[in-house]
Amino acid sequence: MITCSAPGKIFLFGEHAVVYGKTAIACAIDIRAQVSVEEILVPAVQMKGPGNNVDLNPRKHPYIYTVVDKFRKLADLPDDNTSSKSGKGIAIDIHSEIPVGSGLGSSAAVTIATIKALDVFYGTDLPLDEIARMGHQVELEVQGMASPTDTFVSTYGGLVRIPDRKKLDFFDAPIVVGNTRKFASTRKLVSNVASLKERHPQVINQIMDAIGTISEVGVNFVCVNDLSTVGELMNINQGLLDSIGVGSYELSELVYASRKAGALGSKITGAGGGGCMIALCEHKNLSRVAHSIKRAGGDAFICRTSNAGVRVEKDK
Ligand SMILES: Nc1ncnc2c1ncn2[C@@H]1O[C@H](COP(=O)(O)OP(=O)(O)O)[C@@H](O)[C@H]1O
Ligand SMILES: C[C@@](O)(CCOP(=O)(O)O)CC(=O)O
Ligand SMILES: [Mg+2]
Repeated sequence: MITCSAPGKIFLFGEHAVVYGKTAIACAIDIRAQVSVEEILVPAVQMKGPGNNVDLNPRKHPYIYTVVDKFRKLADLPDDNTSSKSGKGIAIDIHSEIPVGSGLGSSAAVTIATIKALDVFYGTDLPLDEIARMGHQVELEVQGMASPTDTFVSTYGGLVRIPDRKKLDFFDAPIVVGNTRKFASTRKLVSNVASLKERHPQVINQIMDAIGTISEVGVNFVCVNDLSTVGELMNINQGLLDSIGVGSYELSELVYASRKAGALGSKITGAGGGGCMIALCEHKNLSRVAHSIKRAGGDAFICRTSNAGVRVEKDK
């Protein structure tokens, strides 16, 4: 069995605007998705999840099945359910710590971990930039629109600037994640923003430019660890995310509760509409901020930024 894992991520600045080529700064975090692949005798691709209840419905696993299709083509296999030349199949087992549909990049982490696991399984030996490129292609095909951010961060780990795909010096920041527990699909939110932009191009284009500028200015303060200025810019970014319709009542409650408890800055991470917000804190404030988020009705956990990208956990 081959097992690979890949990390989730947070956006310090720039989600949504990055879909239109503006600058964004994102960082991997220490929660991961783990994907195992093994050969089975039945000529099929089987999904196993926690509890091993086999689920064969491809529509429930669009990211995984899109990856499997790409490897079928790479390994020159027939266009049926077989996944090896000997006519055998594969079982894919996913265990993820990343809340789904929450802005922490669960889709990218699962996609990248699956690509790496199948890369080892088929012996294709893809370089990291090819893994990231394939992952982005998968998100594009499943979501319709997608920036390379999540898949790039999940591949390489650490702090990353998009669109130039530059890995920056590691940012070790104390962060509390607040989860509204409301599933929000990235595909839907990105498409809502695209419609708003079509209806009001002059207004929304300027907001996208301003979000990109926040990332460009913000990166200088991230690099010198000036957390209070980073926090101030996160708050401005949050206002602009609200203005493009990706906020929600629950997200705002968690954002304001965290600021009241002393967070240096707080904002939505990822697509919004539900899912998670992040609060940048001083170490001494971490648990106070986490409690305030819980009192405001959210789940909260303290997360560490992480330099670890995709990796093989087990290959035997
Ligand atoms: N553990 C998992 N097992 C199978 N699919 C998953 C898993 N985690 C995420 N996904 C896929 O990713 C989708 C959510 O991705 P998305 O809407 O981009 O939100 P996010 O990436 O912010 O969590 C799910 O609907 C599912 O297709
Ligand atoms: C909204 C967006 O900028 C980030 C989406 O992140 P997530 O899937 O919500 O974790 C879309 C993208 O960059 O592809
Ligand atoms: Mg996603």
